[in-house]
Amino acid sequence: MAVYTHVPAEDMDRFLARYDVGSLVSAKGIAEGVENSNYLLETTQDRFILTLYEKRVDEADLPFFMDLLDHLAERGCRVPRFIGDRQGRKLQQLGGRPACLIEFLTGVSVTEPTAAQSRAAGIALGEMHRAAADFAGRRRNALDPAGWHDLATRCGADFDAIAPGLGERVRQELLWLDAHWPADLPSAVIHADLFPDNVLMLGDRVTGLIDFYFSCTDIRAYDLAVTHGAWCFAHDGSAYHADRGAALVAGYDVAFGLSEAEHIAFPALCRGAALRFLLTRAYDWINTPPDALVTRKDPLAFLRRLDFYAQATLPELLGR
Ligand SMILES: Nc1ncnc2c1ncn2[C@@H]1O[C@H](COP(=O)(O)OP(=O)(O)O)[C@@H](O)[C@H]1O
Ligand SMILES: N[C@@H](CCOP(=O)(O)O)C(=O)O
Repeated sequence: MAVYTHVPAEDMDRFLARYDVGSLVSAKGIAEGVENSNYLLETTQDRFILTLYEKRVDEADLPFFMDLLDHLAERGCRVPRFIGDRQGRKLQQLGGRPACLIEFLTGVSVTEPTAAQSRAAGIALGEMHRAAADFAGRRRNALDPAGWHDLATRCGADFDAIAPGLGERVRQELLWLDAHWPADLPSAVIHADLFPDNVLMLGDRVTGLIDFYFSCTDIRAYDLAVTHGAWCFAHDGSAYHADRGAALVAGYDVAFGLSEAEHIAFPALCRGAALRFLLTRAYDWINTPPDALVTRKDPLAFLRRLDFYAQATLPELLGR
């Protein structure tokens, strides 16, 4: 579920009246997603997404996301722009929360990607990196190696309630990553969460990249590593699909490509990406009450990915 803040129809009507987008025909809460409240609005003119920002998105970061999406859309990427009201204001207040009206993109997210869909995702990621190359905005990644240490400390003894020995495994992995995390790779604005549920598709065609709320400035090839972990495994992390890995990287190579140094660092980047999602999921697992309306995501699905990456060869990961 992802409607934390309920907005009465009258308030939505008043909200939409500030814009030149027609009047409200229907409003439906969107179940998918975990961070914000999202509604699909239909007006007499078009469809829109209404997002109310809950605790995890900092209002101060919204101008960065707005500028980034404008920049990418101007360069031909299929990303949803924020819509301005008649005064040009994109950020509003609704239901006591910061709120934005956002372009609706068609498509659906796949749950078990094929190799062809993984290739399309790799191309879309490479095109996004190409388009972002001259974007001047910057945003620090709070979930960088220092952030992983901080999260691990906050999970503390509770790791072992998720799985016996998990705390020690995390500590060992942090030590390994501290020693092997690449220092000199090119940094750029990255999506940082390009899971299949953040890619809209029709068949094998990407129709939209959404949910840029983790986007930040960090190692560019790390974005491909995050995407690799998200697209190339069985959902629970129990099996690696080498065909998807090869297709994803081949797609990325078509649109952008990895340097020799990025190739060499790729296994470490994949380990870091797997640990990052293990840690945020473990933190949420520990801190979300079992009766909360949001479904907790399984941290162990990323422990299995981590175990795979810790012993995988470079050709297995890249398909060559
Ligand atoms: N611009 C958009 N166009 C079409 N559907 C969207 C758009 N933005 C969000 N959605 C839908 O809303 C769902 C939740 O959005 P998302 O940004 O992933 O939420 P959260 O940030 O809460 O995780 C998506 O899975 C998708 O179905
Ligand atoms: N992709 C992350 C969770 C973030 O959720 P999103 O709905 O904002 O993409 C994970 O799978 O752990």
